[in-house]
Amino acid sequence: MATTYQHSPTQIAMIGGGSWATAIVKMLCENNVYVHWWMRSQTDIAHIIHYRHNPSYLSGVEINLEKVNPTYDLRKSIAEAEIVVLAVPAAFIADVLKRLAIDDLKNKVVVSAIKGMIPIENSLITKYVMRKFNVPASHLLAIAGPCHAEEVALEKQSYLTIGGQDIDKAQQFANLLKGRYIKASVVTDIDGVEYCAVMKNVIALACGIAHGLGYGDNFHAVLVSNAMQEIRRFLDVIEPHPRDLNGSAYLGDLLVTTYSQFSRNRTFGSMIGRGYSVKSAQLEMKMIAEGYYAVKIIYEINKKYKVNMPITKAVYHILYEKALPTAEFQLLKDVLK
Ligand SMILES: NC(=O)C1=CN([C@@H]2O[C@H](COP(=O)(O)OP(=O)(O)OC[C@H]3O[C@@H](n4cnc5c(N)ncnc54)[C@H](OP(=O)(O)O)[C@@H]3O)[C@@H](O)[C@H]2O)C=CC1
Ligand SMILES: O=C(CO)COP(=O)(O)O
Repeated sequence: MATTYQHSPTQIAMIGGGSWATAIVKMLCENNVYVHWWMRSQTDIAHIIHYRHNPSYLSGVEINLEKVNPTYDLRKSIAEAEIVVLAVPAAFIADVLKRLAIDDLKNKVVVSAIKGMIPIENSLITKYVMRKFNVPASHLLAIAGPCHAEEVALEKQSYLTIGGQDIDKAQQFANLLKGRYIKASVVTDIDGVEYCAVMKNVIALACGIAHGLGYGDNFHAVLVSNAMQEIRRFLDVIEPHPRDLNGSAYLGDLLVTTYSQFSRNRTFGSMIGRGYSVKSAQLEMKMIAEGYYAVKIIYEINKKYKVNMPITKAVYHILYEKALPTAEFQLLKDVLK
C-alpha cells in the first residue's frame, strides 16, 4: 500500500552513485522525501530507470522510482533540492563540485556523507564547501557513525550520528534517516566526527595490514586501543571540543571499520599485508578505500603539529614510501602498550 503523507516531501539531491549513496537513498526513501539522484555513469542511470536497481553497488536494493529521479544533470538535481548530500569519495568530490557556481549552493543545507578529506588542500569536506561556496556553518552537516552500506541493504539495526553546529538542522536531517532499523542521533562536534571518520579508516588499514601479516586478535585489540589514544591526542590538538570519544560516532566507527568483513579499508590493508602492491590492491578492490588518501593528508597535517602518531606514521611509510610492512610492524610492536 502506498504511504500517504500530510506534508509535501523534502527535496534532496544525492550526489554520488556508490554503495553509501545507494544505502542513504534507501533510508531516505523510507521517509517522506523525494531524491534527485546524480551519478556520473549514464549506463547505471539507464539501468536504474529500467530495472529499479543500481547495477554496480548494492544491487539487491530496490529503488523506489516514485520517490527517486536518477539523473545526469548535476545542477538541476541541486536546483530542485533543499538539502544536498555529498557521497562521492573525497579524492573526486572537488572535481564534481567544480561544475557548480557559488549560487548553486545558496540557501541549501549541505550534508557530507564522505569519510575522507580533500587532497592537496588537506581539508575536511564541510570546511571545503564552506570556503569554496560560502555555505555558512549553520547549513553544514556530516553523517557519522558505525554503519556499513551492506548492512543497511540487509536492513540490519544500525546507528547514525549527524554532526552539525545547528542542532535543529541536524535533528531535522536525522529524522529523515530514522526508520525501522535506523536510529539517528545528533552532536554539535561536526569537525570532530569528520576527523574521527577519516582517522578510523587509517587505523582500519593498519589492522588489515596486521591481519595480512598474520597477527592475531590479541594484537588487533592492542592496536585499536592504542589507536584510540592516537586519535584522542590528534583531536585534542587540532580540534579541541568537549566530546565523549567513547560514543558510537567515534569509538563505534573505529570498531566496526577495524573488525567488519565489509570494511574496504581493512580489506585493502589486509591485501597490503599479504604482499600486494598498492596498485594491485586498488585494482582488485574495485571500491574505494578512503584511508589510502587520508593517511597522506593526516601525515602532512601532522608535520606542523608533531603529535605522536606511530600507527599513522607506519601506514604512511608502507603505502607511500614502500617500507616493508614486516619491518614497520616490528617497530610498531615496540611502541604499543
Ligand atoms: N560504503 C560504506 O559502507 C560507507 C561509505 N562511506 C563513505 O562514503 C563515501 C563514498 O564511498 P562508497 O559509496 O562506499 O564508494 P564505493 O566504492 O561504493 O563507490 C565509489 C563511487 O565513487 C565513484 N567514483 C570512482 N572514481 C571516481 C572519479 N574519478 N570521479 C568521480 N566519481 C568516481 C564511483 O563511480 P563509478 O561507479 O561510476 O565508477 C562510485 O559512485 C566515502 O567517503 C566513504 O568513506 C561512509 C560510510 C559508510
Ligand atoms: O565508514 C564505514 C563504516 O562506518 C565504511 O568503512 P569502509 O570504507 O572501510 O568500508
